Amino acid sequence: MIMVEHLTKRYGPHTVVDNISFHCEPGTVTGFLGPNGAGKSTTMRMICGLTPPTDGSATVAGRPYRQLPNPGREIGVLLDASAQHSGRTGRETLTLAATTMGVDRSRVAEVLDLVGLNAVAARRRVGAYSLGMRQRLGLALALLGDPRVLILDEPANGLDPEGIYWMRGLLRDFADRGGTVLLSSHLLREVEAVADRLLVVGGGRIVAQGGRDELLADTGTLVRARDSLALRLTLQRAALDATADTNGGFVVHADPGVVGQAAADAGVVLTELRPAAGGGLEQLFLTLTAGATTKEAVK
Ligand SMILES: Nc1ncnc2c1ncn2[C@@H]1O[C@H](COP(=O)(O)OP(=O)(O)OP(=O)(O)O)[C@@H](O)[C@H]1O
Repeated sequence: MIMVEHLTKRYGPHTVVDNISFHCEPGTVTGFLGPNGAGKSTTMRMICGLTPPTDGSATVAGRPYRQLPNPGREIGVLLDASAQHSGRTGRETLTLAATTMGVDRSRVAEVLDLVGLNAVAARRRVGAYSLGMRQRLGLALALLGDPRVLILDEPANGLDPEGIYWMRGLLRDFADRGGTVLLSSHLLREVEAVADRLLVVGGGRIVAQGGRDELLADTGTLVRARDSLALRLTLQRAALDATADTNGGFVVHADPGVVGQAAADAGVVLTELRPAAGGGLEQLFLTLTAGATTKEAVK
């Protein structure tokens, strides 16, 4: 279980994570999405005790990461696959970590097998690994202590399609056995395939969170008009909650019939009126995160 309450990070005058709260429950995979610079890595680093928060708190298994007696046994972390010592072999890297964590050495062979690094790969120095192999090793390290929680920042980076498919199965299986997964990724199709909950951030704030199916089903109505300003005023007058997209349109939290009626009553000519969910997660992502930077214009 991961609990994040009012987590905030400021660097000088810049608030890069702004009062974020969410929970990740056992048995679920939460996909953490947002454009570059939205604050995903900073949030994950704060959960893992690597960056001190300016405000708020994050706990894993009921405690802040730094207060966990043996963190690797509770939470597996993969934040940067390139962070490993390049002069050690894969097996040495894992054996050293097993010793530090007090994990039986037999677990090293188990996790190597689990992540698909064979005996030849395990004997090679990490410096000679491809990015995909580093990701597999990073995942092996995260799984080494048999934790109940995984926090993974872009774990699919560098994996080939077969590797991505394999990782999807591994994470799904981990969650189905009662584990908790928080994973950030730019690969929206992958997130859509594996995550049962979504957490979308933009500009350091949460712009949407909830069940994947519920979020994809309830994305409102996309509406455009020749006169975008007139449409904006119409939506405001009708007290319809709307978010601007990047092309002068709006996503409105109401049925198309309600939006169309409001426009007709005001004599506004529409050029597009449709449910916003048609484009799946990609459309939802673009709509929500574009809105994060422009929604002030609508309010
Ligand atoms: N140590 C730091 N000092 C100052 N600013 C920082 C620091 N670390 C991160 N930032 C800023 O915080 C913001 C959020 O960065 P973060 O890496 O958390 O975003 P992200 O959502 O993970 O992006 P990406 O998808 O590109 O990895 C960025 O504007 C970044 O420049």
